[in-house]
Amino acid sequence: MNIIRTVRSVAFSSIPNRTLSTTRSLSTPSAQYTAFEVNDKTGIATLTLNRPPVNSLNLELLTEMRNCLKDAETNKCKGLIITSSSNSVFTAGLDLLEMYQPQDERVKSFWTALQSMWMELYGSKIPTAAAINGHAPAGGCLIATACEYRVMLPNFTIGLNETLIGIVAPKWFVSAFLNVVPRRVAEQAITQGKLFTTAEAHNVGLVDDVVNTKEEAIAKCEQFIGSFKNVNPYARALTKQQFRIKELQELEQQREKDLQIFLGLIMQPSVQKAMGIYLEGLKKKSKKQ
Ligand SMILES: CCCCCCCCC/C=C/C(=O)SCCNC(=O)CCNC(=O)[C@H](O)C(C)(C)COP(=O)(O)OP(=O)(O)OC[C@H]1O[C@@H](n2cnc3c(N)ncnc32)[C@H](O)[C@@H]1OP(=O)(O)O
Repeated sequence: MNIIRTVRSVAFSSIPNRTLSTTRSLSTPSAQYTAFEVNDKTGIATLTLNRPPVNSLNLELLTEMRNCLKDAETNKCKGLIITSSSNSVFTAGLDLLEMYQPQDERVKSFWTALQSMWMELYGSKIPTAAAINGHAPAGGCLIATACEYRVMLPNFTIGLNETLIGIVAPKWFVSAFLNVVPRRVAEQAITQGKLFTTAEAHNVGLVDDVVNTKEEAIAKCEQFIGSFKNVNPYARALTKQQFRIKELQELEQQREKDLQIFLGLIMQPSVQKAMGIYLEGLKKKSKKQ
C-alpha cells in the first residue's frame, strides 16, 4: 500500500490525516481549508479543497492553496492533483461574500491572493491536473483550466458564468479558457455565462476525460502525470513556460492595474446590487432544499 505523507492537514475528520515524520520545513504551520498530501511511492502531491459547504474561495483558502503549490514545487513533487473533499462541488468559485459589501483592505488582499495563487498554479514547473469531482463554476473553472489536464465526474457543471452574476471574467480568466476551447466557442459561452454539463465540456475539450468515481479521476490524473516519467523535468518546465509565459508576464506587469479595475467594477452600485440579488437567490434556493 502506498504511504501517504501528510505535510499539511485540516481539521475535518473526513480527510485522512496520518502524519509521518518528515524533514520538510513548511512555510505555514497550520492549514484550515486544505489537505496537502504527498504519496511517497509516486511522489505526486494531492491538494484537496475542504471548505464546506461549497469550497468557495476566500482569502484564507486562496492563501493556503498558494502555499501548497509552492511546497509541491519546492519539494520537487512529481506532479500535483487538485480535487475536492465534497461529493458535489469542486469549488463554487470565488467567495461572493468577499466581494459583496467588502472591507477595503480585505478585498484588496483577497484579489491579490487570487492573482498570486493563479500565477503559481498556471506557471507551476511540475505537471498539474484537476480531478473535478463536482460543480466548477467561475473561479472553479479558472483553477481547472490553469491545470494541464482535467478529468471530470458526470452530471456536474463547469464554465465561466460571471456575466450571469453581473460581473466580468478578467482577461486572465479567459486566456486559460482559450487554451483549451476554440475561440468561437469560448466567446459565445463566456458572454452567455454558460455552464457546460460534463458531457458538453468533454465535447468542446474543456475537460479531457470523464470517469464515474473520484478514485478513477485521481487514477487518471496520476496516469497523466506519469506520462512524463521519461521526460527531463527541466526541459519539460521550460517548454511549458514557453506556452504560458505571455499570460503570466501580462498579469505580473499589470497586477496593480488589474486590482484597480477589479475594485472599480465591483464597487459600482449596480454591480453590488446584482451581486446581492444573486446571493439572495442562492440563499433562498438552499433554504428550499
Ligand atoms: C474586467 C475585470 C473586472 C473584474 C470583475 C470581477 C471578477 C470576479 C470573478 C468572479 C469569479 C467567481 O468565481 S464568482 C462566483 C461564481 N460562483 C457561482 O456562481 C456559484 C454559485 N453557487 C452555486 O451555483 C451552487 O452553490 C453550487 C456550487 C452549484 C452548489 O449547489 P448546492 O445546492 O450544493 O449548494 P447551495 O445550497 O447552492 O449553497 C450552499 C451555501 O453556499 C453558499 N454559496 C454558494 N456559492 C457561493 C459562492 N460562490 N460564494 C459564497 N457563498 C456561496 C450559498 O449561498 C449557500 O449558503 P447558505 O444559504 O448560507 O447555506
